[in-house]
Amino acid sequence: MTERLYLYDTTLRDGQQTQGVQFSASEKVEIAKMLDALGVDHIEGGWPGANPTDSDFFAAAPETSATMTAFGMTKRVGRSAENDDVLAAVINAGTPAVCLVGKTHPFHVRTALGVTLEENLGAIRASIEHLVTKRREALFDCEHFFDGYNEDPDYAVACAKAALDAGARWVVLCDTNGGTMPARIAEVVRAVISAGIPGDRLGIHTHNDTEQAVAASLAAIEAGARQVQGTLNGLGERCGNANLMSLIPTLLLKEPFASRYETGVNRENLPHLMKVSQRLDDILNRVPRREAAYVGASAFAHKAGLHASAILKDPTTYEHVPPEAVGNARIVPMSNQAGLSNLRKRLTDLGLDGAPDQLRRILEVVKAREDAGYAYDIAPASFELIAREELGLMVEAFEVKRYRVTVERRKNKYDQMVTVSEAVVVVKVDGEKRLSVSESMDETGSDRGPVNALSKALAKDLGPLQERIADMRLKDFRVRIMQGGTEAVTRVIIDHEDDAGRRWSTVGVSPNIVDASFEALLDAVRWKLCQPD
Ligand SMILES: CC(=O)SCCNC(=O)CCNC(=O)[C@H](O)C(C)(C)COP(=O)(O)OP(=O)(O)OC[C@H]1O[C@@H](n2cnc3c(N)ncnc32)[C@H](O)[C@@H]1OP(=O)(O)O
Ligand SMILES: CC(=O)C(=O)O
Repeated sequence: MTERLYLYDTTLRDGQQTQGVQFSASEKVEIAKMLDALGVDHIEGGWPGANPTDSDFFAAAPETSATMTAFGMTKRVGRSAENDDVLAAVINAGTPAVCLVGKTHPFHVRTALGVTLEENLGAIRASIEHLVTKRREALFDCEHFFDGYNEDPDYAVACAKAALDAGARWVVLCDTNGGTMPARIAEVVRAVISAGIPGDRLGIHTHNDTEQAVAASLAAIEAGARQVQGTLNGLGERCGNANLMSLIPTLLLKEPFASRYETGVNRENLPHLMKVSQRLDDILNRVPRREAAYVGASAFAHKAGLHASAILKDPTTYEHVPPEAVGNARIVPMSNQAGLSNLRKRLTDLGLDGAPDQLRRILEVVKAREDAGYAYDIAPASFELIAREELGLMVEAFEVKRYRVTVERRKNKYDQMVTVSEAVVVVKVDGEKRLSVSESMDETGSDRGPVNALSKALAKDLGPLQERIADMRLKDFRVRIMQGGTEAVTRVIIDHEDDAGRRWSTVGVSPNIVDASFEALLDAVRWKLCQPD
């Protein structure tokens, strides 16, 4: 017999409190739809009235199966709930549910609000009653509950009970500062339930300031809370909130949760998880975190030779869940940690094979080049080119004769000082030399730098090959200095994508950053030309 556990997403509210994150109203709509398709129970869309974006979002909020929820704060002391303009704006958004945050820590009541403990209790009661009168599902976020409980357990519980008695459907215990240990979270949740707030009315909202938000949420669930709040990719104020991308698969795939609880997200939806996580990063223009649990590109990457060897015999030797369960895939990358098992698996995946001496040679080349600074585990396209070369499968369709890049500071036609990077690349294709020149201006007239200029020049005119590389787009560019001082070597990793949905990474290494970049760019073009149309 399973029990229902409710998932409450606050990506569009607490997630928007992440430094550097500012969703547009249309991005919020897209994210809300994504969350709805995933199967969360509540979507907290933002704080209507607090800023134009949130107000615009609620004015055009999408139809969702999930309960759309507006967020706000309890009424201010000294005015009635009916006459509080901030509360009115929240209610006027017209959502079926409203979540109000209120103080439950005496220190905050005195210091932040400057009111008495009784006045705060009255404000909580009146605000929730007002929501109920307006026929809204009422949720109460008990801000700083765990710290408040440490100072004065009776008062913290009294605040939660005031909301419950006033008609709140959910009373959510918040570890607002994110500093409470999971064992303490469980202890307090149990105490709150013993004090008369049933677990099926209790939610948990944790922050990740000690990197334990997910663990703390799971501890609260084990202790009896039946609603869990979190965000996509763990966005949120400061270090973030509990990461739903880790919480959801853990709840569905791990004991004791999997057999005890049922959530709105089912196992059929779970394989969409990685795409949801990546889409959010795309919207934020962030590079996905490779090492993210379950949904990171490295979550099922088996780099070490011993691991790869066993994985090929039985994947469960080094995998805690099957990667497909969350929409991820197993990778056996090549690197200086690899043995023949890694290599054979990589080649098989690429549809390649070779004689034993060729395989040994590929391993030697990879290890020697990694020693010089290359990193093939994160640049698999460059590895593929090495393999093809050693297997005699590489046909070089063009040759780079020379290239040059200049960076100039000069006045533009509006008499403003601007930086202009210009690149010249000369290639030989089918016996004919072709010279391409490119500047690195984007559509706004800003300089995108010498690597951008080089990339454009290299991909500008490859004669008869041009059509095959026309849909290549440079997506990301990462530079790492490998050693300090005069011995410094630069490693550049470049990611590209194309219209077929392929995304590939290449590497270049040199004491000169431009050379390292050019090598990675060149590999990207060579790899693209190896792909079927
Ligand atoms: C723990 C959390 O993450 S809760 C969510 C926090 N999110 C946000 O703050 C983002 C949205 N906030 C905003 O846009 C603005 O802060 C607004 C529009 C809500 C309020 O703006 P302002 O009126 O300019 O107030 P300001 O932000 O300076 O201060 C907040 C006020 O609310 C009061 N307040 C804080 N919490 C509560 C509460 N639970 N109940 C009633 N009043 C509260 C503060 O005491 C302060 O009042 P004061 O100005 O009299 O000192
Ligand atoms: C409400 C909320 O976001 C918090 O207390 O952390």
